[in-house]
Amino acid sequence: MFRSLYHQGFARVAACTLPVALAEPAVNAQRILDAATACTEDGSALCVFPELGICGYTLEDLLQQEVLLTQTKTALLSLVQASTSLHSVMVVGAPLLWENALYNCAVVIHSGRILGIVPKSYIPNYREFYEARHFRPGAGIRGQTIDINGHIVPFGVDLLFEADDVPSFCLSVEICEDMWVPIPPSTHAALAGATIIANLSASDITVGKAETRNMLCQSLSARNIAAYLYAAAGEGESTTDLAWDGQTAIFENGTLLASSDRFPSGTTTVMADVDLTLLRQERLRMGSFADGAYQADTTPWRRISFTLSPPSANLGLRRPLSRFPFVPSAPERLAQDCFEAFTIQVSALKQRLKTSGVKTMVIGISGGLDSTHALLVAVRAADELGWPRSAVRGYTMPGFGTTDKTLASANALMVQLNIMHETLDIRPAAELMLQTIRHPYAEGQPIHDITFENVQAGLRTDFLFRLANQHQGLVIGTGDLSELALGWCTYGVGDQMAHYNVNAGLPKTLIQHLIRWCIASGHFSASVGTVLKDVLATEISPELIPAGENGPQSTESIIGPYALHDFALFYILRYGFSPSRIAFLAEQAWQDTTIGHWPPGFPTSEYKSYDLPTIRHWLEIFVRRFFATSQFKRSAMPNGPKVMPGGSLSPRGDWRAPSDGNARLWLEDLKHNVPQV
Ligand SMILES: Nc1ncnc2c1ncn2[C@@H]1O[C@H](COP(=O)(O)OP(=O)(O)OC[C@H]2O[C@@H]([n+]3cccc(C(=O)O)c3)[C@H](O)[C@@H]2O)[C@@H](O)[C@H]1O
Ligand SMILES: Nc1ncnc2c1ncn2[C@@H]1O[C@H](COP(=O)(O)OP(=O)(O)OP(=O)(O)O)[C@@H](O)[C@H]1O
Ligand SMILES: NC(=O)CC[C@H](N)C(=O)O
Repeated sequence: MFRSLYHQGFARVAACTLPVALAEPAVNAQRILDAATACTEDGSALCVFPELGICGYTLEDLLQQEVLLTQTKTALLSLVQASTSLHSVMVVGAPLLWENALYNCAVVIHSGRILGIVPKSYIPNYREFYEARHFRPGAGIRGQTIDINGHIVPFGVDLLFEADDVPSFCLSVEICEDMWVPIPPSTHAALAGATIIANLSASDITVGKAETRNMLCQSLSARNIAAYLYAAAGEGESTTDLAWDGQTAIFENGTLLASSDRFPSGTTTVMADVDLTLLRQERLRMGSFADGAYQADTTPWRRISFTLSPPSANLGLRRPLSRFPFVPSAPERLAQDCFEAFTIQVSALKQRLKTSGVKTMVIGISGGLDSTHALLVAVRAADELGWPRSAVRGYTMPGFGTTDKTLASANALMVQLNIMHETLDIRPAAELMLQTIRHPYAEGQPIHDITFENVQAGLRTDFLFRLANQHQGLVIGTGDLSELALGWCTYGVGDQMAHYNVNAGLPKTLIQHLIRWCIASGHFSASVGTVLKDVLATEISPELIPAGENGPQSTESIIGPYALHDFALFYILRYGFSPSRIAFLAEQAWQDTTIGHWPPGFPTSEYKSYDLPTIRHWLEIFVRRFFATSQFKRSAMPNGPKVMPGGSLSPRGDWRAPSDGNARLWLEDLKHNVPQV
């Protein structure tokens, strides 16, 4: 069950376009059945077909021919009968008579039963469209039924189709023009609970129109916090005066999950696993979504319940899934994100520098990633404010674990950036403190415990704050979002504290890309770029204890890979996913180095895969640290800007949680819901 996408709160859905045989309902019904069967075999719970797909959209006055309407119903019923063996819901377009008029309808079929029929609300009758000649608008039809050869079926625009065995699977349907109006029916349906919206379309293609359709689908999926499936008619529709491109796409909450080539020949299906848990979480977070529901149309909805019985096998996961949720892998997107992140940091710092009346910035430079990046931000802020570079005061403070390599990088960086720089050896002060508190290290014992580490981190901070007093400056913090998530910093008198922390909103996995972007940005000289490349090549280490036989203290060998921690952080912070679900996603994303994309510039030597036991192990550590032991460090964190949409950990900027919480529920979830092997 763990590896079943349905068990994990996803639903596989499909949008199909296929060649239509004009005015041949039996042929079309068979083609639709074949496509739906293939989708079912692929594990799909829903297949959406084009508008009027059972007979063709471009029939004009043939739509009013008795024989066509009769044969349409017959074909529809044969499809219903044949659907008995399919677990997938089919949504099929058909012209149907109700009372005294014809309606352009979507027929929702499941396992031998028509669940309901939704008429098109808005009938286009402008430019190339003449639908009002044949159809009446369905808008306002609620609470009605329709007789389909003796079967009495719910009929109206007030229908929601809910699977009683797949949480949050709630389908609503609209038809083509319905999405082009200011307030589409799907908006009301989403406010009433629909999470999946199907659009059956027949939209002639003209130059540039495909982008407009994408924009409409994407924005509807974002506004409605829903999945939006679009299936348009293509091959076989009459080209008397128009052409057809068979566009199909699936969007979820503003993101494109899948789309097909346009102008296809033959049956074309796009399939994606929509994340129902994500949609539910996103709606509950954005309270304004629910507020919209209170103000919406109060007319009651009819909720048609059915049992989907989806497959429970391991069907993989078909949706874009990044190894690094904070780092896009498309080069242009990554460059844009880096530009924005850096600009946010610089502009936030400039504002604080302008209003606090200080004259300098004071920063501890270790030769590691975080302080290097914070220094680049500080230098850029100084440049933009017209301050001399000497207003940036960098101090490198070697301690017991500092290596020659990082010390050299720190000095080279400060020299090349032409800032005021100095080396302050903290060892005498650290030894004095260890001696004063009677730490065994002072008596010659090789005890490198937390006290030993924090004495150094604390003294560095102490020096920086006093230097800031002395030079009318602000201490620029360097600790990143991932360290805050893990509580991987020394509290109070330590690197947890600063006057202003420019890095607090930056996940560790993004920082290397930001530094690469800075090298390429033209803001800094080529010689600075050379040092930055050295910094990028250095393993992440706090360097608080002396290097052993195997080299300097390695952060990731102690607390785990930041790649996995940032993966967990993103999904916990942004969507509140359970640890077991995060383990499922992490396995999908990280099980094989050859699957999916790696961000540009990420060294191939660092390509890694993680199996489930490894993921589980580090996730347990993350969960324990995040929920139980580190919130008190975040509750008292200094000011600094939120940078990522994924979230910030400032108790004022975003995440609020008790400092005396515990991790029990999350650990239990991991224990019970993730297999041991
Ligand atoms: N809920 C709570 N509310 C208030 N106070 C609480 C608390 N829980 C513990 N405490 C207190 O806080 C203490 C623990 O916090 P703290 O003093 O910070 O110490 P601690 O978190 O134990 O140690 C800091 C860790 O961060 C690592 N570090 C430090 C500096 C830089 C880097 C880096 O690579 O970036 C890493 C370092 O290697 C060490 O493992 C406890 O001993 C206790 O006194
Ligand atoms: N040798 C040092 N000299 C000056 N400042 C230091 C030194 N070591 C640590 N610091 C300060 O303490 C902060 C935390 O140290 P830490 O080693 O975690 O960070 P880092 O080296 O900048 O980056 P990373 O966490 O990626 O190694 C640094 O960012 C820096 O401001
Ligand atoms: N069939 C329709 O409702 C088509 C109308 C819609 N405005 C389009 O051009 O796609």
